Amino acid sequence: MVSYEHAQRILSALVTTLPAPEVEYVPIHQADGRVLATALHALSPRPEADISAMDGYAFCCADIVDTGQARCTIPLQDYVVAGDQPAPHNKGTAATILTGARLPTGADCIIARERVEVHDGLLHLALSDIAVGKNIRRVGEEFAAGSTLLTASQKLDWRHIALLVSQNIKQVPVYRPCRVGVIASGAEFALSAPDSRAEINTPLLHAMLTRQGATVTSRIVRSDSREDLQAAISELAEHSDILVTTGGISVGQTDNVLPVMEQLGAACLFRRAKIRPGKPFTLMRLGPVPIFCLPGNPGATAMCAQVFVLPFLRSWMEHRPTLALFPTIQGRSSFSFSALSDATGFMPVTYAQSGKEGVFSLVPSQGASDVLCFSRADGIMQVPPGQAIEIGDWCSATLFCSV
Ligand SMILES: Nc1nc2c(c(=O)[nH]1)N[C@H]1C(S)=C(S)[C@@H](COP(=O)(O)OP(=O)(O)OC[C@H]3O[C@@H](n4cnc5c(N)ncnc54)[C@H](O)[C@@H]3O)O[C@H]1N2
Ligand code: MOO
Repeated sequence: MVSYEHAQRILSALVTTLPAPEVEYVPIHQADGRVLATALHALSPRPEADISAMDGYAFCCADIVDTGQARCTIPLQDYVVAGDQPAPHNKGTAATILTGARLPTGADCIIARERVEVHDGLLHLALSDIAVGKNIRRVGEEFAAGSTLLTASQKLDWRHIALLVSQNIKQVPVYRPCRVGVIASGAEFALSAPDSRAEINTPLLHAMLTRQGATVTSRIVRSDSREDLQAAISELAEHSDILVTTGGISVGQTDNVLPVMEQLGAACLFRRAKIRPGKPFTLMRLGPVPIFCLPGNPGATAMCAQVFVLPFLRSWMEHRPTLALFPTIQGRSSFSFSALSDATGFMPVTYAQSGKEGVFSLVPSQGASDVLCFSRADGIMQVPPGQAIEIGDWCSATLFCSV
């Protein structure tokens, strides 16, 4: 039986032994949620030229003759819109220019339309409004050609897609998704069972793991037959990078996962963890395939998947050298709680802002077989063995939205 930290170390070491995910190219509009396999650099500066930031009039400050008057006039000549390749600035004149248009070479100031008057083809403006560089987005001021846009292992979303599209990048190199095989076992899921039950864990894991970017194949072994379980494990292990089983890992007469794994020649990396819920969680390896043997109670399945499977999956999918834990958030506890002396406690909690501080609260019904609690929770609070939390204490939790 291993501590939570020891289990993490074993998983961290295990992830380094796995082959790197293969690289494939996908069109940019299919890149949301995929993990970038190489760094990408800017092909051109942004803005790509000096660009107008306003609808207005472009001219060259040096063309304006100071007559000692507060206002001056310039004849209007050209007209430039975004998408034009304008002719060079015509000395002594101003060009009407729209936002986003390329600045004519030689012009160095743009004055906003609402700050001037135009009569009979002449622009009337205040001398005090004139300044070199005004209302111009200079070439490369956002980033220069060759700048690093994104680094490898970045999980892509709309923010990164916008950046890449701005560079006309149409295809991106990404890691292939992790293939996860999920097997739930139990006689109670057969419709023909005298006391048939809903099978919760495969839909739960399917939703959780696909959201993380994996492709999931599920099997439900609707009996406690060792042969059926062995067939399902052998079949999925062939086509999966990671296997997750649920149920049948405790010490009941029909808890077949461990004997079947041993029969198949799987190595046991640890048997049971000092955590609540989820104590029976066992880690195995069949050839190159890590197998997470999760307890069947749906609450324990969900907790172990959040705490162990997701960080492991993330490490593999983002090709990181250690277990990639999710960020935690600090807040005050609105309840008291004592973890067992020999087990790390994990609790679903809500998180709400109260003034300048975040506050964690308990959700109803915290049992290992319970699922209501997760539907009410915002994240998972972790409490080290033997630690007592009092009302008002600072605590930390991982929010589901950051996972
Ligand atoms: N004598 C002992 N009994 C138990 C121990 C122990 O240490 N000694 N550990 C308990 C703990 S902790 C847990 S957690 C459970 C886990 O047992 P299993 O992994 O063997 O799970 P099962 O017995 O197959 O099922 C337990 C429970 O969960 C329900 N279940 C299972 N799979 C699903 C599913 N896919 N969808 C919905 N519900 C599921 C199942 O119907 C049972 O009610 O063992 C304790 N016992
Ligand atoms: O550890 Mo079990 O998951 O508490 O009921």
